Amino acid sequence: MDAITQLSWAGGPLRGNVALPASKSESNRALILQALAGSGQLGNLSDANDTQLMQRLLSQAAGRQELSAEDAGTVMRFLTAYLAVTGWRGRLTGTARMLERPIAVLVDALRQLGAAIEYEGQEGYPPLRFDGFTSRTAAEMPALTVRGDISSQYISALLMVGAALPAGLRLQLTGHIGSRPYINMTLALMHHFGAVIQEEGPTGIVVQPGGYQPASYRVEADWSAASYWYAMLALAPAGSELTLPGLREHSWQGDQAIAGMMQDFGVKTEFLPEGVRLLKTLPLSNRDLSYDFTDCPDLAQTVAVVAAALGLPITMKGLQSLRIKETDRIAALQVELAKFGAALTEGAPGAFQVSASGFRVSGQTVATYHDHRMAMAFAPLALLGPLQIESPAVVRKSYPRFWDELSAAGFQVS
Ligand SMILES: O=C(O)C1=C[C@@H](OP(=O)(O)O)[C@@H](O)[C@H](O)C1
Ligand SMILES: C=C(OP(=O)(O)O)C(=O)O
Repeated sequence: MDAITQLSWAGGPLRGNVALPASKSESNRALILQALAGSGQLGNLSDANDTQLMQRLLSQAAGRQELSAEDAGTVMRFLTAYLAVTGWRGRLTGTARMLERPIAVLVDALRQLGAAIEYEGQEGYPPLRFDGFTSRTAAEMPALTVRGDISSQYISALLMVGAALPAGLRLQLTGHIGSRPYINMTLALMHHFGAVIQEEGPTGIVVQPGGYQPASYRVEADWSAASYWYAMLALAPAGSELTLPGLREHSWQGDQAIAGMMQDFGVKTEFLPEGVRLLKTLPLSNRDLSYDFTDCPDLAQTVAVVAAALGLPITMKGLQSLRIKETDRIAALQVELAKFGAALTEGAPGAFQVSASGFRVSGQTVATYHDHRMAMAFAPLALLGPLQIESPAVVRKSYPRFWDELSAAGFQVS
């Protein structure tokens, strides 16, 4: 695909059936657990590059001394723990951006468990050099205190390998825990693969030793990917309606929170046996809308763009982790929203306001900063006017067929 995609909408209601990718978060956990269990039957694995990459690296690791996690946070963090406890020797690196995403909390914890890991470049950041594993506490359960306020991926990574350690693992989480639903998803999948876990209050987790049993699991469709279709319905004309197969009412994905948030923006969710139906209704008005993204950071860009486009002033909290994702997502949103006449500004510390006066879509070009979610969060604006998206291929990280699905839904994509 070209370096720029032109997007437009001919008018009329948006209707149809949309194919979503499978959840990359569930897929990448299931792949690690399957590798630790020795076998298993996984259905509906994601076609996202993050998942295809995880699958490839797990199968290649034994014979290689150099692996790249590219730009995939879950691959970098989950594989670091997996490679460490399986005694791998070699180098794990990633894209230029991955070398700016911190990993010290995880490396410190793995070192305490007996992993020999060194930083090759900047202290606290990939690339990492692995040199085997010598369990320090074979008889007594190791107990680690781990910060929960930087990335939940460190905690998920430790929990998953915890059950494979000779004496299990006890974690005490500190700080204001972010992305908690992702930790719960990890625990749910570990349980599904036979792990025995006890939660001790909101911050203590004990993983018993004993490893995993082979299990089959069918991955749910991806709620984060669904968020872009919610955004489209919020901006689409009256009479619009979409069906998204493969989403479950009882989901392990915290990004299901999009259903509640988008109700405020005029999108009603109906759960069907085969997925969800989204119906266009009227957005709320005259209300101080405030949303906390601590538990669902990947929804922040979607919601910021829709609120700005609808001219609904909102407050956004819990955005701290956005600074260390595929790009600094707060800075990226500020620059790109400004192109449309909207602003994202920090009022009180940690509370950002979205405001828009005279929001207009008129052929602007959106830069995407190597971030799939910048491309997908701004694409729904095509319902309001023509626009262009730079480096559209970024979507391959989580939703490779995104542009094809837009095209099938009636957008002009060229
Ligand atoms: O565990 C996971 O699958 C993820 C956890 C979240 O990251 P943080 O825990 O770093 O917020 C999320 O942003 C990411 O897309 C996927
Ligand atoms: C933050 C994301 O992914 P990761 O941290 O796994 O790279 C994302 O998909 O939005």
